[in-house]
Amino acid sequence: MIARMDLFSDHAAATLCPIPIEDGELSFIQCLPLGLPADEVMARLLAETDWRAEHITVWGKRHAQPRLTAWHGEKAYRYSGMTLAPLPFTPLQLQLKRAVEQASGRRFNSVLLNYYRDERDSMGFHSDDEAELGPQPAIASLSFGAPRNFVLKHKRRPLTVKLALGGGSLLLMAGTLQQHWRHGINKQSRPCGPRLNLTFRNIC
Ligand SMILES: O=C(O)CCC(=O)C(=O)O
Ligand SMILES: [Fe+2]
Repeated sequence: MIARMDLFSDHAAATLCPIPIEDGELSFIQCLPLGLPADEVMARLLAETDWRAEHITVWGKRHAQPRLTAWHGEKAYRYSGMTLAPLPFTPLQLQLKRAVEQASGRRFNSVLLNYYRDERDSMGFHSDDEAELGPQPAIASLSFGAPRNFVLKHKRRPLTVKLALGGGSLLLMAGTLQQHWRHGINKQSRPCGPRLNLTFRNIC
């Protein structure tokens, strides 16, 4: 009986709740069941990942990205003038991918890992709208560690949405969201610890 109740509550916890937003789809789970504690996942991802300081070219100038990254999965990924060759999924990434696929009902073949070392690391505003993601991509964003504000800005209207993404949370972006909105993570003045974010994607 207890086992059945546990199963039921796990299922309830794994239901994505829609976040009302114009011109796109967003849904969220505060704490995605992963089969192991989120802080253990974070420690293993930090230790097991070959973190890279990638450079990007903006208006012809090379800049180091203000965070560390890694790209795993089945396909190469091209963005901001660079091509990321994939490393194979690790067993832990496959376990996380299964949990994310079960909760979202979507399939993914790639993951971009971002490591924000402290409050000075950030991600500039962008849309994940590369052609190889398809016309209305589903992108599943799994966070670990220090909560950071994920900010969405509408491309044509004065609309801003701010979500605090805490450790263990899953945010699904879908529908026309990438067409109409940009998103990013600002640097912040308040000191904070490290954060990891994994965006699961399907590269066509
Ligand atoms: O760190 C985040 O929450 C955002 C990551 C993101 O937007 C991306 O990987 O494209
Ligand atoms: Fe993104």
